[in-house]
Amino acid sequence: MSGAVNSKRERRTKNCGSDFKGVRVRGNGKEGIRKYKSENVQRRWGGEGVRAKDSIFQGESRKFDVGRGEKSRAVNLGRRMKRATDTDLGNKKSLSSQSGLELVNRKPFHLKKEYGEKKYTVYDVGCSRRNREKAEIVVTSTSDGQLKPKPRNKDKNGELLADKSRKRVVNCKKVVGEDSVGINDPPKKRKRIRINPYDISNKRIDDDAGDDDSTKVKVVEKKSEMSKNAQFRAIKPSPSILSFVEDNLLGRRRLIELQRAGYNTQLPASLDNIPFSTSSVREKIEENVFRSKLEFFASAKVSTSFPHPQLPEIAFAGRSNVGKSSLLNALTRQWGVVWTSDKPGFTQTINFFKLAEKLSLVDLPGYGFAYAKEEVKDAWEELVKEYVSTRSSLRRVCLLIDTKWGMKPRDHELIELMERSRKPYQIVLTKTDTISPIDVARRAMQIQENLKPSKSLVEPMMMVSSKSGAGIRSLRTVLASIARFTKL
Ligand SMILES: Nc1nc2c(ncn2[C@@H]2O[C@H](COP(=O)(O)OP(=O)(O)OP(=O)(O)O)[C@@H](O)[C@H]2O)c(=O)[nH]1
Ligand SMILES: [Mg+2]
Repeated sequence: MSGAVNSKRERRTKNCGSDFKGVRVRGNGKEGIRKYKSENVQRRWGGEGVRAKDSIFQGESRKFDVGRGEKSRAVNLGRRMKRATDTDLGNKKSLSSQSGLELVNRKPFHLKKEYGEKKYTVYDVGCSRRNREKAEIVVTSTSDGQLKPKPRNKDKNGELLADKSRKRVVNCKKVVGEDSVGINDPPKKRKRIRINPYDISNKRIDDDAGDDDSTKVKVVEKKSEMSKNAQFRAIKPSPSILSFVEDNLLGRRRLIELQRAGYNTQLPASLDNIPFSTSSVREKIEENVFRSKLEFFASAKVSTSFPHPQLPEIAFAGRSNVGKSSLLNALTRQWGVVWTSDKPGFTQTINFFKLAEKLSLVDLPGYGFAYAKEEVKDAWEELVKEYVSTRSSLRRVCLLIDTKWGMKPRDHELIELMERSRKPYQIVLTKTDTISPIDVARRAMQIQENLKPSKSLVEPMMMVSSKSGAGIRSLRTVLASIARFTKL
């Protein structure tokens, strides 16, 4: 048995000869590997861990020569290194979990194309940062004769077809009419296609490429039913929605774009900073109400614990995790007053907050998917329905819809309830920063088309992002009017 292993090792050492000199740095061929394994790796796996004294990495630098750069050889090299030195260049995760070593400065393993030296620094993660052991593994390609010319195409008589410049020979199998590519023609340049992020035409990229009927294979089958995604992509937003999205910098934006527009991207909800001084009456009202301190004053799990209606109330309803609590923080610029979480179902009671005895903001529990038992979720939903339909001081319900996902059946249920109980509600699209501007416009268009105009629906539809601050000012201005003009 042991003989077999030895012969295997012998064979491995022999094979490694030209392209794997790492082992030979430590010892002489076969003995090197054996000594190496028994000294370090086996002891390490014996449970002692890597220590300065017996570590396999004692600050030394090892060189590994890779043959003509075939990828498979590079992968094999990584595997062998894992076996021999307990590192795995191919997989960072397994490297740290199995060997307790961390691979730093890992670069893509493109040995096929690049013939040069690549350095990998490997740290022992078992000890403190200062005492970390470090070893450098240098992977180099062979320096001599690695770029041998590839065997070129030959014709039936064995004569070379390629020209002397050693340019790539185009192997032309298809001969289509007169436009066929000649054997000696230079290779065709691939056409670069630019994708326009504002393109709303829902066209395939290759739709207009090559109108020549002889070469083009026509797609005969047409799907009768479009997928939901395709339907969404087919929506053409109206110019007014598009310009609203652009003016308010809604949608996912690059930082440079925001900086150019004069916003300080270092601040939270940067688009809610006012780069220019504003002085309209509306904005002054908004400043006064929403600059007041946001104070929590009541919480209700059952309808009997609702506080006495004193102030005009604005409630924030919607599916779990849609961003209701975050919107309260963003509107008042008081981060952390209302608790938020990325776990759906975080807010489990109706929470009442007041703003300077002028306005009450109500954070409702969400409906739909949440990390809670079905009966608990049903109880929240009943509570929300009861609050919405019976609360006398409720002046507006902001129905929050995640822009990415759109409206769901539960949202329609709540709308029906609000229609029945004649409670004014306004649609607010949230998390607009998560999708592209054109998709924000599409979603707004889709919802606008689906909603029937009614007395209870308050226009316009708002679009916000608590994260970027886009649209928050407009919403604040709209909601501030409730505080100003409502009397109980
Ligand atoms: N990208 C982005 N994330 C947001 C935005 N608003 C909220 N979030 C995130 O969405 C997650 C849920 O936010 P919450 O405000 O707790 O949502 P909620 O609707 O109150 O959720 P429940 O209390 O579970 O009903 C959090 O991780 C927030 O950070 C937004 O405008 N943009
Ligand atoms: Mg919440």
